[in-house]
Amino acid sequence: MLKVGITGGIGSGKTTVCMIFEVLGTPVFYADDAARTVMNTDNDLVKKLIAAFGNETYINGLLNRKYLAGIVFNNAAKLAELNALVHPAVFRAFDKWVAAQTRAPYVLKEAALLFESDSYKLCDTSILVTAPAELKIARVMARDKVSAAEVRVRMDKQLSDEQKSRLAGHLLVNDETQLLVPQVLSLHEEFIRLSVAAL
Ligand SMILES: CC(C)(COP(=O)(O)OP(=O)(O)OC[C@H]1O[C@@H](n2cnc3c(N)ncnc32)[C@H](O)[C@@H]1O)[C@@H](O)C(=O)NCCC(=O)NCCS
Ligand SMILES: Nc1ncnc2c1ncn2[C@@H]1O[C@H](COP(=O)(O)OP(=O)(O)OP(=O)(O)O)[C@@H](O)[C@H]1O
Repeated sequence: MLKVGITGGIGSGKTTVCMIFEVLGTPVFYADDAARTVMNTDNDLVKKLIAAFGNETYINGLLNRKYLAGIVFNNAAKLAELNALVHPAVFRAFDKWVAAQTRAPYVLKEAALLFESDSYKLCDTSILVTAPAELKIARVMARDKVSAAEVRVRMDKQLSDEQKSRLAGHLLVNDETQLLVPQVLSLHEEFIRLSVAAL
């Protein structure tokens, strides 16, 4: 089973691109969603998060996202501590998910931190979705109703497109000057070719 990582900075359009791959029948694992799930259901992880960040981390048994974001996106050490707790649980969830994907020629792992968390090393190749920083900021401001400063705080916690492009196997330009579908179709064909060659 060919495993393809897909990443890009906040607002680059990873989720949008993955929706096109899903129309083509490709199973997609969304790491952000998996992180949300394990942080609300993995009891061992819940205990560790409360021990690390305090009882306010959960309200009525649900993750207090705003509270946790306020801590970790303003403190590198706290962000590293959160990642060290959450990422292994997301890796385990991905392994379990992949084992259940028996029919697809390849699968996608959508992860904002594919390179930062080193999980690209567990994939056969990767796609980096790129867009100019200002466009990414404008997109997230419109989508999440947040300020440019709030987007930049998160953007600054991620590797730059330039750093990621050195590690990525494929680039997908999502700057609204190039159509997405032709780029996705070309990658889709490439991954099917790679998976058939591996038979
Ligand atoms: C801190 C949390 C609770 C804030 O939740 P919130 O709903 O405000 O943001 P959300 O999860 O939707 O993230 C929005 C964007 O922030 C960025 N982001 C999220 N986590 C991180 C991180 N650990 N480091 C850098 N950027 C991050 C991503 O671009 C993400 O798409 C949440 O981001 C979280 O649990 N992060 C740790 C888990 C993680 O690393 N998730 C990414 C898996 S690849
Ligand atoms: N090519 C495009 N044209 C117009 N809008 C776009 C395009 N690509 C993405 N968007 C919009 O920009 C916003 C961010 O896109 P998306 O959510 O796919 O990015 P993301 O990389 O998954 O972001 P995050 O890291 O925050 O999850 C969304 O509202 C999406 O609809």
